[in-house]
Amino acid sequence: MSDDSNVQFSEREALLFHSEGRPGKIEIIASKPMATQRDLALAYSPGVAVPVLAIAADPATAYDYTAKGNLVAVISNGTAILGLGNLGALASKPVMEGKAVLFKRFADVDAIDIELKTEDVDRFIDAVELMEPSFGGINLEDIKAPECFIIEQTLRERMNIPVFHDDQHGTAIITAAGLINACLLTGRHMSEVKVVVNGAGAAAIACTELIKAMGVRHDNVIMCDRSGVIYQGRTESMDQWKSAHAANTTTRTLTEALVGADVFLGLSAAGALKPEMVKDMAARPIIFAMANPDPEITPPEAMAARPDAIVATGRSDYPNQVNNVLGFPFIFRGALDVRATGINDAMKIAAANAIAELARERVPEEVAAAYGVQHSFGPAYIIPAPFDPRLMENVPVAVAKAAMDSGVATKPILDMEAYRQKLRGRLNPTTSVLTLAYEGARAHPKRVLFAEGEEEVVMRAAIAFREGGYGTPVLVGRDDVPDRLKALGVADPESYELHNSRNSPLVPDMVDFLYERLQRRGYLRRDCERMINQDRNIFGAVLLQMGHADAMITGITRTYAHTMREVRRVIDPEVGRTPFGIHLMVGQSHTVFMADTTINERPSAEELADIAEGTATVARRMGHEPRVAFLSYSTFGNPEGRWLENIRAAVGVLDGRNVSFEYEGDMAPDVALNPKQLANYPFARLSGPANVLIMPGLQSANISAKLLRELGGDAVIGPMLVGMEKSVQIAPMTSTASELVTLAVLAAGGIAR
Ligand SMILES: NC(=O)C1=CN([C@@H]2O[C@H](COP(=O)(O)OP(=O)(O)OC[C@H]3O[C@@H](n4cnc5c(N)ncnc54)[C@H](OP(=O)(O)O)[C@@H]3O)[C@@H](O)[C@H]2O)C=CC1
Ligand SMILES: CC(=O)C(=O)O
Ligand SMILES: [Mg+2]
Repeated sequence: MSDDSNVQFSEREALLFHSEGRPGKIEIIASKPMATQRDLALAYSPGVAVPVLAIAADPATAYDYTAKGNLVAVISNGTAILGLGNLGALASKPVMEGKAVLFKRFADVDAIDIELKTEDVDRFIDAVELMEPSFGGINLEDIKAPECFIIEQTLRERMNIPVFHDDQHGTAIITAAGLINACLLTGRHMSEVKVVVNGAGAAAIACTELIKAMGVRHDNVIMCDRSGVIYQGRTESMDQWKSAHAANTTTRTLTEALVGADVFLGLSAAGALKPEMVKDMAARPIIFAMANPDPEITPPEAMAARPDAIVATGRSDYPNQVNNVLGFPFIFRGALDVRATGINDAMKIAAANAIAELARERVPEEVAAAYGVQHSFGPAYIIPAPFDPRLMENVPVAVAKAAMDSGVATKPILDMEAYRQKLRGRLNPTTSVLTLAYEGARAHPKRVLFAEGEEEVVMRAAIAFREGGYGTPVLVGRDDVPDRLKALGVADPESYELHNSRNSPLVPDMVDFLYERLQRRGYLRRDCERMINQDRNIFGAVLLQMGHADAMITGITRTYAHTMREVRRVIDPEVGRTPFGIHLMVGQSHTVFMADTTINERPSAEELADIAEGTATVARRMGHEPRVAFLSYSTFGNPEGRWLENIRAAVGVLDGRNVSFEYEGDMAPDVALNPKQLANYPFARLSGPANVLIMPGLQSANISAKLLRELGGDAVIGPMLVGMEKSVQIAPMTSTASELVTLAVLAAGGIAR
């Protein structure tokens, strides 16, 4: 966006993100096979009549026979879209779709957006109430105050499933968690803090109510709206909800109210808090500027005015993100899992405490590595990051327990430890690792060389890489690249580092380097000059070798094998390693690593063992305990065949190496992946389905990877090139800009090595 700090993406990129491929952010996928006539007959008429009758006889069975129990509606009328105001139901759709995907991404809750075109409270209430049979819960969103209070209250009374206006209570829960910790750090007690709340809408009123319930004194809170301080006796633009928080004060403006205040809670609009206003706040002020998408004050502005402040915003690109995304996925997860009839105060307080406690615990290794040292409990880390994998365990467990203790759980959980384990299994660690890899790249930015810098998709990737703050792109291309970057919306294209072999002053040294390397392999100096001048992969790889970049991305313009041949002229495998390629199949809850999908045509037993070890290392880096299967058409030698020797011998090689992961083979893919099939071989040394598949040869491996990429349901990442002395990645020719950015981030961060 176009604020003056921490720019992460352009408006064009935000629009492209939403329009590319299938427009929008969600699609619906069948959870049962729909391949045959028989499947259809079971899924629809006549088979579907059987669960219909079962549900008619016992409504509770709807949770067994339909998606209801894991389905949440995200409902808005668009009257308070983020901090953008009343832009109508249709314009709120991207936000509601976004919320739906966050439900899925963070807590495996299926969610669907529903936009209702009405500002009439009664019509809105009636419409939502009628939807009760469809959903396990209702998340109301971006509905302005005071209508939202009436809507939520009435629906809670009328409906028997959780109804939760997230801008009110989700925000209040996260704010409370942040405030608990900010008070701890500054040695304050809730009963003493003086708070100024800016905004008197859905979020502000709910936050104020919750912090008052937690001990902040009514007399210590001053609330402001567009007309200034809400004081006792004020008549202008008041309603019963504002009146309840009217202060006994002579102050009339936000500036006056802030004199001596300990805490500012902004839930109003961008830019509402000026630097001069925070100057008179108390020592070590706590400033939560939570308006979205742009806060009341940016952290750099606030810190410049008050270097002793603890500052939080609703945004992910600054420290301390106080955003309701930390709460709603996990709160609903817990509520759905005990089939709660509502989300009550006990559940909200349990969630706030669970989130606050998490920030005080030791930060997990992977989160710390990604963010750097400042991410231990302190002024720049009062609240956990939204993708902290522990949220998915701790918050639903706390919410479920509170629901059970307060008597609103209709399906209590008997074994909480088993529930915790199950929660862990619902999310794929790869997605956290990928997110962390991106954060890690931002914390430790590297120089990544894009060898095909004239290609539009590559330029778009380079722009995204730089604007995302993941590192410095180094482009190889002709002199017209800046003009073309400009055409893609870059304001300062000259600031991109560009190397053109036609006029680069580095060329003589590069030729020397290449000639030194290749002279005893039959190349003349003239050959080296020609390669440097004409071949961008060789030019790029020499730049990489000479230390002008930390990693290199190529592959868009030539086939993999051709590109690899060029790269290998300049870059060797790491001593003692076999280079190979890995494809990752990433599903909602699992990842399967497949290797070698790109290089070794008929690997020897030693090479297969090397590939297994290398892939197991990458799997571990990505959060998975490796279970390796050496794949074949045979299982433990049956049927016999000519090609089995290497595969069977590879198992023996690993036996001799004393490795620390599980491996087994030869086995067919269905035995490796399907627990029922695996159970036919009780002696097999795999404790569960394999997640690392070592392919017997390039034919089957490359075909399988490409089939999965073209036909598979899961996201496919890769190939990742592993085992080279420098970090080089050869992307598929069909890569999108975001796939290239992912490869660049993995290459720069050392995950793909
Ligand atoms: N970080 C987070 O997780 C969340 C952030 N928010 C943010 O909070 C803000 C409010 O959202 P919500 O409560 O749903 O919206 P509402 O429309 O219900 O409330 C908006 C409130 O802000 C007040 N306001 C607007 N501009 C100013 C201003 N310049 N100075 C003082 N008060 C102002 C309005 O005053 P008046 O009553 O006079 O019209 C109103 O009381 C939004 O920016 C939203 O993005 C909301 C939810 C979660
Ligand atoms: C985050 C959110 O819900 C809002 O800004 O409205
Ligand atoms: Mg909202």
